Amino acid sequence: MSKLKIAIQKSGRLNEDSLKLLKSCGISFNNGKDQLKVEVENFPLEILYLRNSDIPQYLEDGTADIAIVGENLLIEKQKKVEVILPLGFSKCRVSLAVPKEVKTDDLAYFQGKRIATSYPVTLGNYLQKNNISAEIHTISGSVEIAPNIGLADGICDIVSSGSTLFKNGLRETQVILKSQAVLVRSKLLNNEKLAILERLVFRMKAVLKAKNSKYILMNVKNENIEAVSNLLPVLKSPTILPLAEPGWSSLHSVINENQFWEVIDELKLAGAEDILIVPIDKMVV
Ligand SMILES: Nc1ncnc2c1ncn2[C@@H]1O[C@H](COP(=O)(O)OP(=O)(O)OP(=O)(O)O)[C@@H](O)[C@H]1O
Ligand SMILES: O=P(O)(O)OC[C@H]1O[C@H](OP(=O)(O)OP(=O)(O)O)[C@H](O)[C@@H]1O
Ligand SMILES: [Mg+2]
Repeated sequence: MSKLKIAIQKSGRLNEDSLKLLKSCGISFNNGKDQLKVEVENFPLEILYLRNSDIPQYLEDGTADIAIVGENLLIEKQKKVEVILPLGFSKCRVSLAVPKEVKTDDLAYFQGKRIATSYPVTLGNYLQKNNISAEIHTISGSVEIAPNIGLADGICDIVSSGSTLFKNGLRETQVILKSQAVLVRSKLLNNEKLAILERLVFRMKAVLKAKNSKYILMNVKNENIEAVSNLLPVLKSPTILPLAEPGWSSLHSVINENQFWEVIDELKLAGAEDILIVPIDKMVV
């Protein structure tokens, strides 16, 4: 039986969360530090540990069948691969930044200037679309140092918390694109591999869905059940179980974590008491 080859980043920003996601999907493997290829014991999967920047090419060639990569890299490398699923981690943006002494936010500042970046294609397309002609200096790392050493007048780089920019006296002026980790596939998969992929995606969706959802339990007087239920976004309808104390029920439901903070005050006002919020491990709906 054939195995699906998944490429994940060997080390860096995507590595830990990619491994965590696979493990949450019930996929077990020995994570040997120096191994570049690992066989999974309980699922037809082989894990290849590669450089993030090489992964789009391996997918296009069919050397890897699927992969977890940063969405921004797919845009930069312009390879023929298909995005299957956004994974919700490694969220960042690719932005332009200037030394903080530069007071304007106008894109026209970059006209005729030198911009250092590791993402020349993304930057080039953006500048062209906005009719700016600038000199692009491609460097593979430590881009944020470029203005300080006189190599460039601004940079185009990944920003997340903004602390790298801040530490280097830079200021974000334009967001070119937003990115997160995505599951991608090669276009060359046979039916057998597609069937394995479908099983894996099913598991990933169950894990991702559960991550943002919480199980909520509360005690409610019977006459308040309807008012409380109306405030809860539910899968089908809430589960209602009688308490030992007459006239009271325990009401159970599933709620998105963000929604919970929005409705908590209203729930209490409507008569909900002893509210418990419990994490959900997997969710199949
Ligand atoms: N500070 C950050 N916060 C969140 N996500 C980030 C951050 N920096 C990078 N990323 C995302 O993680 C991906 C991998 O970044 P990382 O810096 O680990 O590797 P890399 O330098 O692109 O590559 P390689 O594995 O080839 O050395 C990026 O393509 C981007 O999508
Ligand atoms: O806005 P922040 O939260 O500071 O994140 C942005 C920084 O993170 C990335 O570098 P990383 O730390 O991955 O190091 P690298 O340059 O070695 O890839 C990116 O290249 C920025 O430098
Ligand atoms: Mg990096």
